[in-house]
Amino acid sequence: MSLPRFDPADYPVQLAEKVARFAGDFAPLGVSAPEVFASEPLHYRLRAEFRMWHHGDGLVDYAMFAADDPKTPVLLEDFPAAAAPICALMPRLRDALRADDVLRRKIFQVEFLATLSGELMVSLVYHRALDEAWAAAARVLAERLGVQVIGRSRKQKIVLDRDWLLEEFDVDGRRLRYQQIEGSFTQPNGGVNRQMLGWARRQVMGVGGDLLELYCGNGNFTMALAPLFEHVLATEVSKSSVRAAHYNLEANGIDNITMVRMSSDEISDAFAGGREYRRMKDVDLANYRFSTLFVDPPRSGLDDATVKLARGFDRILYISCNPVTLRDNVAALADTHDIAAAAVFDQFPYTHHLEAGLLLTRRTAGG
Ligand SMILES: C[S@@+](CC[C@H](N)C(=O)[O-])C[C@H]1O[C@@H](n2cnc3c(N)ncnc32)[C@H](O)[C@@H]1O
Repeated sequence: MSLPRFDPADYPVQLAEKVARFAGDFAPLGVSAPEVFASEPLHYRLRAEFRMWHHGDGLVDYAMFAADDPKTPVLLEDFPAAAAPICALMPRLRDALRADDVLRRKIFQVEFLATLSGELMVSLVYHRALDEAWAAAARVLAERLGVQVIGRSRKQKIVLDRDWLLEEFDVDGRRLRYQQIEGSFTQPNGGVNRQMLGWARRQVMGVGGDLLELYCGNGNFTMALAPLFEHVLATEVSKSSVRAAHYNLEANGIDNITMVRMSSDEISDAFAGGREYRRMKDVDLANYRFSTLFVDPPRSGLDDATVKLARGFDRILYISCNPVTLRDNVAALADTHDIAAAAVFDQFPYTHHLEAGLLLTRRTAGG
């Protein structure tokens, strides 16, 4: 398998093939025609990372590796999948690295993070300890490029100014704000993410009651969905994401969300009346009137305990980046829940990956 080719002329056919595969896989579970949300065909990725390839004589280049040939670098002049500000920054950063021994020495990888709001961050990853000389050179670089610069090496992270960006965009006429912390999960395709948020809101419009959300990350969906519910209990395992989510509650002026750092199996255990969790000491589950469960798990999907938890909800809104685990989880719920709506979101054009959304509703007696 070689690296993907980014030719917008190929895009509609590639997307149609992926959608057809998804529709075929989910037809036995009752999906006929999912709603399809396409990506921009170029410049859609807000995150990109590259190896830095050293040729000697001070020459470094961006490199990627094909999955079937992980030893041969493919040197890149540009990367048209990346957001336009990343594309504009790439040659300027490479030239700056070529021109500066301190910044270039033992640099191993470069990671870019951009936002729709126009902020940019670059993480420079090294195979050596970073010292004051590096920090001084990196400060000059950050000033010159007008971006946040982070230095990382083994057990070391140097933050010159801040290690987060502020994303801002509108969904359904409301301005949403998100702190995005370096190294934490953020949705890669900003345009498609906005479409996912709009679709998710439409599925629960007018439902009311309370929402339980698992795998909430920095609150990407939480901030968009919260005004549609009375109370939201949102959970996530990553410390930095929970920190960002707390920041985002304030930044969005939302006061009906309770955030708890819990893994999915811990929250499933708490719902099942298992052990007492100190992190839940301010949360009385009996006070909630949950109408809806929202989940957006990693590729591994829902574990058995979480599927069991899900079974207790009338409405399950499931966003998935892996149709294989999605299908397994939905099949496991098929005796109690039907698929009421389906959508695919092409977060990853020119790859076989596809993000999907399903609304599952509990089958009524005799239904
Ligand atoms: C696909 S991301 C979705 C995040 C968020 N919904 C968003 O849209 O940005 C999955 C999230 O699940 C979290 N996660 C992974 N394993 C988990 C677990 N066992 N329990 C709870 N959260 C977990 C990750 O830290 C990550 O933030």
